[in-house]
Amino acid sequence: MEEIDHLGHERSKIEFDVEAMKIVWAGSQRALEVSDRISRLVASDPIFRKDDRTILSRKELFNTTLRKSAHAWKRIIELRLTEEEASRLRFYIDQPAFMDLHWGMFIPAIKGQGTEEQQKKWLPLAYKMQIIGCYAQTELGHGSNVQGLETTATFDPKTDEFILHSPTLTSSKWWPGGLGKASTHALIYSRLITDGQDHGVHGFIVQLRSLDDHLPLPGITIGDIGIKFGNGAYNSMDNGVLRFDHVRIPRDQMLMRVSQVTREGKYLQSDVPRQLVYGTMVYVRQTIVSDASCALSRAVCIATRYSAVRRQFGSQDGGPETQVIDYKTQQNRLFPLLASAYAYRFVGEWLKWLYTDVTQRLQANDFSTLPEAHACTAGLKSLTTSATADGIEECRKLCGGHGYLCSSGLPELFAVYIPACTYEGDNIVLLLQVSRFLMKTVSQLGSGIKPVGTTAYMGQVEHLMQCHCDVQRAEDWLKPSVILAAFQARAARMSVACAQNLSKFSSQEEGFAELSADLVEAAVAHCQLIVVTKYIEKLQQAIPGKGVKEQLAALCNIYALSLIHKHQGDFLANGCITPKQASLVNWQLRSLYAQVRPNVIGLVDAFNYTDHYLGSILGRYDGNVYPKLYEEAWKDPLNDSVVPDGYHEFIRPMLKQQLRTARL
Ligand SMILES: CCCCCCCC/C=C\CCCCC/C=C/C(=O)SCCNC(=O)CCNC(=O)[C@H](O)C(C)(C)COP(=O)(O)OP(=O)(O)OC[C@H]1O[C@@H](n2cnc3c(N)ncnc32)[C@H](O)[C@@H]1OP(=O)(O)O
Ligand SMILES: Cc1cc2nc3c(=O)[nH]c(=O)nc-3n(C[C@H](O)[C@H](O)[C@H](O)COP(=O)(O)OP(=O)(O)OC[C@H]3O[C@@H](n4cnc5c(N)ncnc54)[C@H](O)[C@@H]3O)c2cc1C
Repeated sequence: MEEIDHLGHERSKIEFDVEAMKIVWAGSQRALEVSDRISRLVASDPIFRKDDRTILSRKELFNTTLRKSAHAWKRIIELRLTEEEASRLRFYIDQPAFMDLHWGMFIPAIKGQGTEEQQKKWLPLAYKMQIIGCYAQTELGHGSNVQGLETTATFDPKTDEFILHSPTLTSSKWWPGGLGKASTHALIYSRLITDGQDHGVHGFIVQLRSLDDHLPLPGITIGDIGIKFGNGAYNSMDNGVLRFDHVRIPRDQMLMRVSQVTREGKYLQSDVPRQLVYGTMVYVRQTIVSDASCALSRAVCIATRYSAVRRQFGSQDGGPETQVIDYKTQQNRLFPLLASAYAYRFVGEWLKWLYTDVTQRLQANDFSTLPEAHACTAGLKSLTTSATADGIEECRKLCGGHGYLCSSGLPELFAVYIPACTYEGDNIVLLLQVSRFLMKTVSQLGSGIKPVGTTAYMGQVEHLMQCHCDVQRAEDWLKPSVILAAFQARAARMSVACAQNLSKFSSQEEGFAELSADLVEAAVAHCQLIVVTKYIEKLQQAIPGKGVKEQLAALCNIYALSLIHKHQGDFLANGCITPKQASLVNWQLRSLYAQVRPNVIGLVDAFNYTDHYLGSILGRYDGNVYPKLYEEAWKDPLNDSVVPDGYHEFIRPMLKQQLRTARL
């Protein structure tokens, strides 16, 4: 049967080169080719099916994780996939798995914190999957406060070993992904004790399970922590609990790049800053920003396609009703999310560059940019994951009732995504780290230390504290210099206000505690400025393809102006803009929405997602929503029989009972 493109009319209106936009989204022609090939490979392999995931029991679901992971590994070997292709393969399989932690945290931690010798010993085993590793930092009693971890690693000079021990219930490792059932090894973060002295938290490679029969090694108690939020979703992951009862490991299994323990038990600190023990978190936070653009774009793609298919009200003379995407309220909710997806893509690209740069500097013993890398990764991780979690939920609502069906793909996407606001650092805790960095920057302004990088704007603080926005007509809001000036003035004024208020407290600590809500808002303003700045910088590059740059510029303006609208309290209260200028923002936004409206289907097609990856009937490429929704309903196990299983036991007696009562 010929396939009909129900969105064909929409596609015929697109004014820009979608293929060229696909390259911009993917990052390069080659990246697009890899993504395209691998996503199709996954979509065409029945082992990677996922349409039944929300109705599987936990055991069945975990079994599919094992089967998919083993099959993925087999395909990686058979097809001799590169590291990049293998990582794309895991991405498109789209099921949280122990493999994510093995490749995403265990290996990077050994690379970042292990000596050359340790890397030589452990990395080949890990690369060949001869061991499976996880990242075990968090404990039942402590997650955010890493310095408060309780697990101990006590050096025994007699045997040249560390003794790993969980002294209390709250010291039980709790949450690490892959720990519960799959991992053979873990990177354990624990307090290092030598000669009775506590040197704080360090990383240790510890074998947990036998490589022969997978049983826990002596002294180790280990299991899964239980079912998590939502059907399917993150329940494919075996987040685990682990306790040590005086477990011995050789001394050379402490990761010793940052500090060492000698054969005699002497503790030595190298020139490398202690914070490098936290380096894996910086790496992962950076990847989470790009992941946010993927999750948000996925939800936006579903909501946009469905909004073009769905019609309500407005039928004239028996003609079709209005497409819901043409309602201004729908556009006002949806288009800023579309713009955010692109904005996070570009800031994610930049953050990847920043991370690569800081890593190269660290290798050359230049630690000067580490604080900024920490602040940027922490802040942007927090900003983008919070907005993405909210955005996915908004997309569900944009799809009306059908968005609540699992077959829309949105409930599972939401459930799998929301822990991103918590893992790799609770979002508020991370914003407080950013505000510390900002307060330090402000306090150094008078001392001749010139702020650089993302805080360079603070160098013009005197100007930013008193400048006026010169918007007079709505179109003035389209000037990048005007947008940047408004965001810089807002961020600078909020930070300076916090710094001034902090100085009123007798101690910095008391001030930080009292003003933490304001500090978090100042950190958000700074992070939004980074996203806007990096988007504007992206637009200054050559971007080939008919109409591509124009669409990206329109989205950049939508991103920035919708933020000014949403946070107009900040902009007005700090005198960065006037009420009249705030209202001109709305005028300009409406005109931008009209400009992108004919192109929105093209803008989501540019994500190049397969129907398999989207996992949504509402977001199907061909827009053939209703017949497929109808078909899908009949697949529900409840519809296996016409009369439900419990009819004779429960429904029938009740009906008969009611009959008797009625006769009475
Ligand atoms: C539908 C299906 C779809 C499938 C999709 C698949 C989805 C799967 C995707 C991804 C999988 C993700 C898996 C998630 C795995 C999660 C793992 C984890 O969560 S691991 C645990 C993470 N834990 C944390 O993040 C803890 C947070 N806490 C901290 O980071 C720190 O403790 C702290 C909050 C920073 C506080 O630390 P400390 O008490 O030491 O701090 P301070 O005194 O404030 O700081 C001291 C100085 O150190 C600087 N600092 C702090 N951290 C860092 C750092 N990381 N790097 C550099 N410098 C740092 C800080 O700035 C201070 O500096 P100064 O002010 O003294 O100069
Ligand atoms: C799905 C998932 C996967 C995970 N995977 C791993 C893993 O692989 N490995 C691993 O080691 N860990 C993992 N974790 C643990 C995760 O890193 C922690 O849960 C996270 O760091 C938050 O710490 P917490 O749970 O202690 O939260 P808490 O710090 O207890 O937070 C509770 C509340 O207190 C607030 N709060 C805490 N401190 C402050 C403060 N100083 N000021 C103001 N408010 C504060 C927070 O904002 C939050 O609202 C995972 C967690 C989840 C949910």
